[in-house]
Amino acid sequence: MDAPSGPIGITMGDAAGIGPEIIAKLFDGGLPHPSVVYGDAGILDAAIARLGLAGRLRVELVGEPDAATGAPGAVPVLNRWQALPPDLPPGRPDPRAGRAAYEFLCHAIDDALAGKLRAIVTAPLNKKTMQAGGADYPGHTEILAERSGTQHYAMMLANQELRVILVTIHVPLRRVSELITIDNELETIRLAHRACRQAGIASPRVAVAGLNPHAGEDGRFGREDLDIIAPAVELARREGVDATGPWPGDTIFMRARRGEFDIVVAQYHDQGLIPVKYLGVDEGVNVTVGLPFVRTSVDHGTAFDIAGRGIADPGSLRAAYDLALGMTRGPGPLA
Ligand SMILES: NC(=O)c1ccc[n+]([C@@H]2O[C@H](COP(=O)([O-])OP(=O)(O)OC[C@H]3O[C@@H](n4cnc5c(N)ncnc54)[C@H](O)[C@@H]3O)[C@@H](O)[C@H]2O)c1
Ligand SMILES: N[C@H](C(=O)O)[C@H](O)COP(=O)(O)O
Repeated sequence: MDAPSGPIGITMGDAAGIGPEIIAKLFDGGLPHPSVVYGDAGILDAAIARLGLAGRLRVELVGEPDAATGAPGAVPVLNRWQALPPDLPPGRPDPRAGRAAYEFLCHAIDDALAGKLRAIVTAPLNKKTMQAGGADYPGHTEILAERSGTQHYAMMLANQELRVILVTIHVPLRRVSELITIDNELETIRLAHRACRQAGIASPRVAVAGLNPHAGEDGRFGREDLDIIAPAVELARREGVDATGPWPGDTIFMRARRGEFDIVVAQYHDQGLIPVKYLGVDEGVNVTVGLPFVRTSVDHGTAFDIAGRGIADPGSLRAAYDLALGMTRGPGPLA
């Protein structure tokens, strides 16, 4: 498959969060590829002014992604949703911003599916304000999967030291056990293998974390590790995937960080994301594996506590942007 063409689509996320600020800083840092913001022009303009970047950056409204040419200083903005009040206060939850974040994402997905975008890079949305705005989804990942008709997908977080993929994502902890099935395990192991191959690793070493303390200690602390995870690992091995586990969850990330494994399959959100975020949210990237296009994201949230203060670190957004470019450089993102 040919590498996808078009600009990189960057979604603004929640306009009251740090999204507008880190996007302005991203453009100010200079981008190596034409890029277009799916977001609100007035909000972005206000963020640029607050940062004192108005002399260097100018917002330009575009009707289609291919109008983004990559001209220096230009920040192309595409918005098919209603304009937000330009004086929307940063840091204050607002359902209008939550709804807009959902709409920006949907428009970017539609354009990516139509082959108009090289990849999507998302700034953070706030799940509570998005839901208050009437879009009842747990997060980007589920919207991306549903709107693109993707059945098998997973959330992967990666930084320079660790790559982690989740079997269960945005669900209450009490539901995790019932979602740990052989099918879900096996599919996530396959996606882990595929993501590593896509990252250029010829023979990925996939470590699977256990669910229970010490991977169940031979069934003494729970049976999921023995009855579900181990058989799924065995099935994956029969398919030729170098999968091992279940390994005790408290030490497997340390081992992967030392280089023993290329990716860790984590059983639930915080098991997998704490080790990555503990290393710092400045370089972590969230990737949705399994979509028909590349989507990367920051690994942090809307940070309402610092929105509008000019101190938000754009590092994760830049890392997400660079990874999206890298993932779409070769012969198609989905091999
Ligand atoms: N990619 C996404 O869309 C995404 C990712 C994570 C969380 N969220 C959502 O964001 C909302 C807020 O989440 P939270 O409060 O748990 O986490 P958060 O990441 O927004 O904030 C946690 C802490 O990290 C700081 N922080 C975050 N990003 C920063 C940056 N770029 N520079 C400097 N400091 C930064 C914040 O100020 C805060 O102290 C929730 O609705 C959550 O679901 C969205
Ligand atoms: N679980 C992600 C994290 O904590 O970084 C975050 O909620 C973003 O998820 P989406 O990409 O699905 O919005």
